Amino acid sequence: MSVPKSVNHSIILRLEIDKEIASFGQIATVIGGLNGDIVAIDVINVGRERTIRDITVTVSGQEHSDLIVQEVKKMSGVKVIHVSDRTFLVHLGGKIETKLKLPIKNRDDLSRVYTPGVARISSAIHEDESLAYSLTIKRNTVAVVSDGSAVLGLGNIGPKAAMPVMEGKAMLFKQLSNVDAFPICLETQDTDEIVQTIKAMAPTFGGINLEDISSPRCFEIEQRLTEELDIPVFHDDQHGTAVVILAGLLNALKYVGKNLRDCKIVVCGIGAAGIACTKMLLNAGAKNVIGVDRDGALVRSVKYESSAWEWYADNTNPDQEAGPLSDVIKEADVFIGVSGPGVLKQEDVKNMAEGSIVFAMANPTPEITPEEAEPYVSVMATGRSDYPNQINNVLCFPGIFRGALDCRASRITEEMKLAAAKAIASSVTDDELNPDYIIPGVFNEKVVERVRKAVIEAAYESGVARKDQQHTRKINTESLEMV
Ligand SMILES: NC(=O)c1ccc[n+]([C@@H]2O[C@H](COP(=O)([O-])OP(=O)(O)OC[C@H]3O[C@@H](n4cnc5c(N)ncnc54)[C@H](O)[C@@H]3O)[C@@H](O)[C@H]2O)c1
Ligand SMILES: O=C(O)C[C@H](O)C(=O)O
Ligand SMILES: [Mg+2]
Repeated sequence: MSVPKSVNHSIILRLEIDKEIASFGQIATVIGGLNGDIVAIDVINVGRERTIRDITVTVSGQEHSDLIVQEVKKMSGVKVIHVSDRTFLVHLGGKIETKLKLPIKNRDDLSRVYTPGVARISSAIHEDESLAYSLTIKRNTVAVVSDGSAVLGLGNIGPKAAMPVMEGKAMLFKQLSNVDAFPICLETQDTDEIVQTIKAMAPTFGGINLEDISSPRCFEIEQRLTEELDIPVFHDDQHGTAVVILAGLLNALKYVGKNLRDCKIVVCGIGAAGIACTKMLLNAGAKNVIGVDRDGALVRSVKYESSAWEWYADNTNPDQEAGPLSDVIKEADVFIGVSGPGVLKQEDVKNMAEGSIVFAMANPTPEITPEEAEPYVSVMATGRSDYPNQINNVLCFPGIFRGALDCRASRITEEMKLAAAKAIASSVTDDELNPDYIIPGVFNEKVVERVRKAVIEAAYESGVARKDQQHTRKINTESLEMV
């Protein structure tokens, strides 16, 4: 398995070079000697005695970056004007903005989009509320809501710090499936307040995507909102993740020639993602799933405070294997990590069964790096964009909401999720399937369309689609036109 150099950390060094004393060649030698990868050079200013250049360097992390800057600073005739991080640069001012669908050029336009014309539209919706779907942004708009309590694997970092992730999700919604999405981060972690707030803002939206809300609160929040709202509510970290894990696992098992029902599967991190993914694996036919959290494997003999863990202990681990991860991982066929960084050791991977599959999905730092696991596993996947086999809920949420919005589903059912998983898995053909390609890439054009179609079909079968089927077919082709 080939592992690309990390692309998420690259810096731009703005350097003033005294031409008499130093040359670009010398600088390149210093950076190259420290394993920095120069990927771009821009000349900013050329003077008689000095030049100013921007040198973009891919580095392996902060320490590597610091070392390169420190060594370049030591060079005589070279002044480091500033160092910028390209990832910070793309976040300046946020990543999304609103855009008008039509210009307001004159008073005539103004009187149509605003007072007095708009009043007739409001009155029409007042008389028939279903018109909100045709005369407002509702039909194509999803709220991406977080309380900042379980942001990636960074933990409870609060609503402001959660915003960049939610903005990123909104970008992906728009680019991949033409869904308009608003990032909304709430200054509360109280279950009742979150439910009330989302209910109060629901009239604006066609769907609610809950994101990075920690367990066990996420279960009650989602359940209450699903019962009380007539639009789909979907906790991405639970169901989006479960759908993509199942898709990837079906293909990985096909590659290693094993059957889901015969596999010993260890799930590490029994939170939002871990519980949902276990439920989906059991529904798909898995028999031997063992859940592990900080205190080791979940077993029936222990009384757990959380009802979700009580359910978990009652419905998994048929052989009641107990102890830490390093014990229960022995002879496991599959490891699914949705916990935190560095939890799985190389020794653990060595102790897995022949033809082992490791999905280390904690973000941004996985349970084990592909570099460490690669020599001992048959299939390795992470949640990140910079390694092969990205098992990330981004393969699910754009298509599943596109489908749900297009048929105006009132909720997202188990059948719709299973249909989405199969659609994602089937986007990799038998000819394409190999250990570096068990799951389609995020930019694979087939994925959103396949998921959307499968989800719509399943929505009609489960009786939750509210739009006339003929009409949905017509709208479907229109909704993706801008993608
Ligand atoms: N790749 C993806 O698409 C994807 C999707 C969802 C979540 N995730 C990742 O999965 C992780 C969990 O997300 P979540 O939303 O379920 O969070 P969560 O807070 O609901 O659950 C995390 C669980 O992991 C457990 N845990 C943490 N550190 C552990 C350790 N060292 N050993 C054992 N258990 C440990 C916690 O006790 C908790 O039960 C995060 O890193 C997140 O980035 C990835
Ligand atoms: O945001 C991601 O990359 C995936 C997932 O939603 C996570 O919380 O890690
Ligand atoms: Mg998330």
